[in-house]
Amino acid sequence: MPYLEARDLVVEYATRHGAVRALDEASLTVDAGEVVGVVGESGSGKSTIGTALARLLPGNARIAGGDVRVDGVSLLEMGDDELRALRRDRLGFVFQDPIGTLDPTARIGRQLRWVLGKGTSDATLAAQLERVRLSDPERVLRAFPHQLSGGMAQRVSIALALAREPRAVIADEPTASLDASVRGEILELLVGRTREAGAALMLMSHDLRAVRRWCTRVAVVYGGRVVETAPAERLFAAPRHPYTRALLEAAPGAERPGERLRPIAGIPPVLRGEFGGCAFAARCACAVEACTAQRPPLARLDDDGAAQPDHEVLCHLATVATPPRKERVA
Ligand SMILES: Nc1ncnc2c1ncn2[C@@H]1O[C@H](COP(=O)(O)OP(=O)(O)OP(=O)(O)O)[C@@H](O)[C@H]1O
Repeated sequence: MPYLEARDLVVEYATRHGAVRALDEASLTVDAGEVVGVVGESGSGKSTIGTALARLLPGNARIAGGDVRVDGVSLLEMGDDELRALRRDRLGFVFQDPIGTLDPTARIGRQLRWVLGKGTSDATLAAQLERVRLSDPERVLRAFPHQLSGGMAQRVSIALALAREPRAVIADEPTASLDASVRGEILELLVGRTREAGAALMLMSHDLRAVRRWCTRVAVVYGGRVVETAPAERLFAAPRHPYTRALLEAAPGAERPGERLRPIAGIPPVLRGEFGGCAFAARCACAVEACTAQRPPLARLDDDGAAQPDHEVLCHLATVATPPRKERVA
């Protein structure tokens, strides 16, 4: 049984311009011990999946269908106390902006005591900071968040997220706001600490290189649906969804000498309600008639006859090894 699960999840945000359907039957699982990367362009629904998995959606959001489960139990049936206990004891969170996430009015030591209990000794608090490789833990315990660099504050956030030994950590772009020079070590620390703690990690990221390096499995999100999932090595070596292929071709580092990156032509959709076809059809160089008319079925792939039950693709052309490309859509 997966530890985290979104099943056919539909989430809509109420806005001044009507409803925005951020998730449109999205399904995703994270098993114990896995590091699952969630990738996709801005607005595809990555953050919404992460927040829905802890029922931390903002007030204008509503779950309009499907289910979210932690350790097999539906969060939709939980009362407020049970939900709070679940978030406190079994889930950890790391967000993009560490200084904004920390309480600006409280010293770090006090914030750690909110998580670990009032009676926690200074030595225990300092040990938590040593585990995230903060070199002068006593000084950091006395500091306010604004006195820390972004990298130090994110180390504190990681310490806070892991302090109660959660079973799963949800990290939404944990390095995006940090100086490029510290991104690598912060990600290494996050993955290392979650592994040491035996927790699962769900990592929402735009950084495909980092996802390739650290994740065991990858889920690709487009238009509020998870359109492809596979073990990381396989997804990068043999992507099957035309969107995944386009995303990999557009990623820095994918270009060959003398060649430019191939940006994905067109813009991602903003869904307003139920959508009958494949959300990528309008931008897809391989689209056929069925793509605009019917929702694609979920295909589990065969590779040279050998079943690949862990490689799933939501595409009408999933079983065509290399669908012919048409002219690129502008
Ligand atoms: N609080 C909100 N109110 C209204 N619409 C929202 C809200 N949060 C997200 N959305 C919309 O829902 C859709 C999915 O957004 P989401 O933030 O989940 O995507 P994302 O893939 O995480 O994007 P990014 O990579 O930019 O963080 C987008 O169309 C976005 O504009």
